[in-house]
Amino acid sequence: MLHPSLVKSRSKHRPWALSILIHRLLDKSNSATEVMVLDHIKHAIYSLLVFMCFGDKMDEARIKQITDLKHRALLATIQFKILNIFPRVGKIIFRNRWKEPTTLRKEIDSMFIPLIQARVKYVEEKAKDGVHKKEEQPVAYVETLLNLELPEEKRKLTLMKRWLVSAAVILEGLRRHPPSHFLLPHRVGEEMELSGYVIPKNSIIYFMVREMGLDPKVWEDPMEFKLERFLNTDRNGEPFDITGNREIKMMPFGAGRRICPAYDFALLHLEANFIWHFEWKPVEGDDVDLTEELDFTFTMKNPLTDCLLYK
Ligand code: HEM
Repeated sequence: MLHPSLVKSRSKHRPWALSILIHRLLDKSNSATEVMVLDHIKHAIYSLLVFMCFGDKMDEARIKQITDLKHRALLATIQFKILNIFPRVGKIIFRNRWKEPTTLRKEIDSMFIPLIQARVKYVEEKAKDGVHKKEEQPVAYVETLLNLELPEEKRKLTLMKRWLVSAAVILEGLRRHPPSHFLLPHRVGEEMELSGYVIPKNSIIYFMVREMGLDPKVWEDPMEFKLERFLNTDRNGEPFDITGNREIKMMPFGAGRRICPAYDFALLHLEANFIWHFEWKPVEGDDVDLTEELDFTFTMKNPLTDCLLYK
């Protein structure tokens, strides 16, 4: 609940209302009701994301369950790092620790798969009856994934494959044409040796993001646009790890503790905008030119404006 003084202030549009609130939160001797601003913001963001993904407004308890689960999953990517060391042997040595990510994975599946299935049912019923008994809902992100078709096999995807293709398109684009060819400059904290070279303390390092994505020692036919690179899961059944926690093959968002804090949001946004809203078709007689040009980031020299059809 918001404190009455804040509600009053907000209704009069007084901009200093938030600073008063923060002041009160910090001043423990003050008797004002404490408001956990972060919790409210987190709840609002998750409500929005869940609505975008599944098209349905969910009650507060369900949103909280999803928030908690996602939070645990995010923390787990750090906690379970040790399991990436010699995974085959590690599966035997850390047998008990392996149970945790497996259980978490099951919890995630049992949370999200029913939501996906509910959406499938909603879409099917709507197609059959014209309108649905439930309140009309906007197109959800899940639907755009369900509608994808493997071009060569001419078949719709299974739940797992649908999700992978949409990830694969974006990842291959980021490998071939990362918006930033370098990370932000990083300073070396301690003198160190790397591949026989001494890197003095305080050196400024530039990571060559573009070259990493095109390295023929790492990528077969690096100049080719191939979704297959990202369609398969690794030997642990995991999809490609863009954070570089398990292995660094490319780093369009950086890696480690200075990784782009919005990488997850950016990927979701890219998928939603590119796959959800637009149908990509080349215009007859107009060759798609992939030449890059430096703007704020690297962009297409000749943008695709004419090739876009709004869905
Ligand atoms: C495709 C989209 C994006 C790409 C490829 C990208 C890539 C990057 C890269 C390469 C870095 C530097 C990492 C490093 O030097 O180690 C970075 C940092 C950062 N990005 Fe992004 N980014 C994207 C979208 C966004 C968005 C949408 C936001 C904000 C909403 C954002 C916020 C930031 C911030 C605040 C940092 C600085 C982090 C720090 O210095 O600790 N990025 N991003």
